[in-house]
Amino acid sequence: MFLQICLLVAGLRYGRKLLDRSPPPEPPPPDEPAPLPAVPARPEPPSAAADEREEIQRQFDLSLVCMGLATVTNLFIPQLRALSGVAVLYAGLPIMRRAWEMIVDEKRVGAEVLDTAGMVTTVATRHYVSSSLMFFLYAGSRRLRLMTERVVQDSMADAFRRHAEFVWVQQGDVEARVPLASVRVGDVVVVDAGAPIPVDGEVLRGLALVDQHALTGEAQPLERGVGDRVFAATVVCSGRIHIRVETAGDATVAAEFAGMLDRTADFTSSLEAQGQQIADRMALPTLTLGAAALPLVGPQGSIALLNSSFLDSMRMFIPLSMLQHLRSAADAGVLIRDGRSLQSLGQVDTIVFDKTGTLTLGQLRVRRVHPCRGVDPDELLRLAAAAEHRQSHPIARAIVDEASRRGLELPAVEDSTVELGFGLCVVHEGRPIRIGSRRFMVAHDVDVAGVDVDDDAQHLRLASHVYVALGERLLGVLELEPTVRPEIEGLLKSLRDRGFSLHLVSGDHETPTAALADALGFDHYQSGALPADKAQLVTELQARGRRVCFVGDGINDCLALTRAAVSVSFDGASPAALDSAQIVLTDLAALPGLFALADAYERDVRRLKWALGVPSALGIAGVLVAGYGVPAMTALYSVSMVAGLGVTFWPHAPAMGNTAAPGARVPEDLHAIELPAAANW
Ligand SMILES: Nc1ncnc2c1ncn2[C@@H]1O[C@H](COP(=O)(O)OP(=O)(O)OP(=O)(O)O)[C@@H](O)[C@H]1O
Ligand SMILES: [Zn+2]
Repeated sequence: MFLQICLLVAGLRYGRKLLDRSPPPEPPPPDEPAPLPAVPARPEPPSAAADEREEIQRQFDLSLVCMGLATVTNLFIPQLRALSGVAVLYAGLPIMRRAWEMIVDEKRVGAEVLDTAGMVTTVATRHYVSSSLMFFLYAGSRRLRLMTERVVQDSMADAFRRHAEFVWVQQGDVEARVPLASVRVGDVVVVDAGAPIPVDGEVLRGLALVDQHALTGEAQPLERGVGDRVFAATVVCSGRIHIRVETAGDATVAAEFAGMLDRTADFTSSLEAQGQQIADRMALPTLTLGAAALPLVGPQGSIALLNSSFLDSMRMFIPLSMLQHLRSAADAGVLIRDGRSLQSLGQVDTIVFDKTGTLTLGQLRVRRVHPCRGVDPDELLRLAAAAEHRQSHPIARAIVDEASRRGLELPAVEDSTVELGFGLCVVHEGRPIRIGSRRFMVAHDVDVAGVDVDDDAQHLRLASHVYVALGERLLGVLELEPTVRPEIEGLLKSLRDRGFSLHLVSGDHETPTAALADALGFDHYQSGALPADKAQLVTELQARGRRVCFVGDGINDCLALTRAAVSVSFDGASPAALDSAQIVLTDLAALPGLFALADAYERDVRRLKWALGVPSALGIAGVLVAGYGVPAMTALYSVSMVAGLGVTFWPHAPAMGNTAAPGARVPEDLHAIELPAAANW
């Protein structure tokens, strides 16, 4: 007797300690840097998530106590068996409270009402081990979700680092390219026309037209000069500015990463809500079944039926499964900024590809220089390269490379202005040099009437032509030869086999665009598309009920990327496109893998329904025809949980594979990028 009292007191004290426990202070994991200073612009994360984590942990601790009590009392002190029943009821108080709210305030019967009925009747009929075990499995699977979130978060941090951004920083007389995260308050960042502004700060030198539509929705670019403030996530359309950094680069990186986790956490909660709906829908029928079957199967059978709704566990398993798939993606180096896009991928039926830099390698080659009469070809290239120096457009890179291959010295130029989708203009010795498309020339009264560089030879039809003019005089035309990405044909074939409708859209001229569309077997193409036209194409397709995924690399793709249901970019794309895309791949070849992953998620959700539904149905049938009681139902519940965990965690053949090039690793210095501990998960 004395022993029993001691146990009772000890049990209660331990239980009390668990309840009184203040939220466990979260020690930063040893290998993780301390959290970064909060970023003022970012709203505080909702504390609901933290409360929920605490509640899940508390419930799990209590479920362990229940299991312990049930085991010990059953084996050694059967007189005290009721203790574990009391503990279960105590631990289940929040569920009962929620059930009460549902009935009294919301006037409906949801999952918690059924949970309460099952729990109370099971304890009342002295099935202490069963009730403890069921509660333990329920609380344990919720706890597992918390643990999985942590693991996924680490994988996402790695993927995030892999796609780290670089910026130009003024160091003495030179400009150096450094990771954004290493930028400190007070550093001077240099941003050229066509590049996104990576930090918040004040303009020290230069004048620029800044497109702020991502931030303010303002369509017209604004002029920003010395003394003005500029903000991250806006784009320099023309000019070149030196910015004194006011918000450290690591804070910007931290804010983006935290935002990414927030969105994913929000999303998994919405998935939980989806599972909750399934559970809610099952509640009333199950209660009715339990009550109606009472005369037929007796109280034992009826209580077993009250506990037969295993599909309730979808609440835990759907988010868990999504997290597992997000983790597969992250482990393959794929950065998914918002978990929602993995689900949207499953509904995509149309993929729109950009041409230059996406279907073709970012590296074009200058194949021929066609100077106008009296112009030296090297001089033409020299001026063009001087203008393109520091542009990230594939055309620009090709021209600069060719100039450096020929060992040409580049003259100084000023005042670059990028006209998206047309070309750019710089000033050289007081006169404008324009370089861009034929219509760019026409728009500035350059005479191109006599020039006809289009050629019908198949290999030439793919070539793009760029016009160069000094003032209103055409200097010549550069012929750029693209290399179609070697993996593109296989990739398009596998996408076509999956039934996607494939579109090609490009800002380039008709001939090369049509030739490539033809060579690669696209059904639809559009050439000469300005950035707004690309976005318009996406809008039109979506208005026709299509679910569109846009794949692009350029600053001219940003609008379309933000408009599409799913947007994909990849390493090597322009920083602005990388900023806009929801998903960033290490390699475009991983695109089919991404769809496979989305399919795998949907398949797992279907499998989960079977894994939980079949034992549930067996249990109900067993009660009705074979006289099953609560213990048999508990055993089947355990089976369903194991099956659910199996579906979720069984290592499938990896849908994504590892898309990083063999031996490719995250460079060491990128590991130095500090990410915040995700306190809001
Ligand atoms: N930096 C640049 N230098 C020279 N010409 C340019 C530049 N940017 C754009 N152009 C001209 O404007 C046209 C459209 O450019 P845009 O960037 O919209 O599309 P693109 O790169 O040719 O093709 P895609 O849309 O397939 O990527 C180009 O074909 C080129 O003629
Ligand atoms: Zn492009």
